[in-house]
Amino acid sequence: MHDGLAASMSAETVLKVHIDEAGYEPGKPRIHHISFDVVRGQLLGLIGPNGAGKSTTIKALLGLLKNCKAEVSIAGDPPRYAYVPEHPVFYEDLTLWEHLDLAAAAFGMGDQEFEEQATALLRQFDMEKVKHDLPNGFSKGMRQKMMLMIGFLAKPDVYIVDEPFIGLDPRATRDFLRLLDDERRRGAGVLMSTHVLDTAEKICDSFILISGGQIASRGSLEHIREAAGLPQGSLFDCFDVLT
Ligand SMILES: Nc1ncnc2c1ncn2[C@@H]1O[C@H](COP(=O)(O)OP(=O)(O)OP(=O)(O)O)[C@@H](O)[C@H]1O
Repeated sequence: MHDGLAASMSAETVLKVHIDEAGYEPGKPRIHHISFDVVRGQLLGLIGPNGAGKSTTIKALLGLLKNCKAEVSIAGDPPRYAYVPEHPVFYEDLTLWEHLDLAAAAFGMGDQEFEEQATALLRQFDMEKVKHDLPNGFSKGMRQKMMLMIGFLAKPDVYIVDEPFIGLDPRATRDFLRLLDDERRRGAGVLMSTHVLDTAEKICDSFILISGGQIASRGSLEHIREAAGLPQGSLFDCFDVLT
């Protein structure tokens, strides 16, 4: 993480990103000039076709790419964010409960706070029965739920969520969106990359539309509709026109 932008952050801004360029090999940038802010309570949708540069944007802002010219600021002292990856990452030898415990230790949570929060999350995600099981035996959706629980445990100022919906059943999607709403009301900001445009249209308050590694359009649904020349268009229709 870089903090060169910190001085220009308002109290309401929880994430400030300015990427000049980023890629996987020297001299071959895959994304260019991608800048945006996320403010408290906001859910910013990062959308775009396959290969547009959404995951690269997320990797760049997380500081995971070597070939990257970017400045990123995250609110908080120390800055605290939760990153929920698109593909679940886990330790084969640790149970679900042990994963949560490990994350809590990394966040510096006390034992009682951890027990309370972890127990509530297991209930909310309907995962109490498998809390002492190894994730190897979990379904895709259960693994995704484990990643989301680890993210929610931190109660950070910023959530960075890469395609959360694939694999979640309708009830898990509803439970996830409810928790996300609670967190936004608490003052957290969310950057969420997704292909599930009908859901994104309902829940995001603004959008960054990436195409060919650059921002093709940005703003509220009204702005995106205006840019696409489709005053009543769905996000899907606008996406089609603008990409
Ligand atoms: N590990 C990698 N090494 C080299 N090039 C990569 C790598 N990952 C992605 N790319 C390239 O970077 C560009 C942007 O890919 P990226 O994964 O950011 O797209 P995306 O918008 O997240 O796509 P999707 O919706 O398919 O997940 C593509 O041209 C892709 O081929």
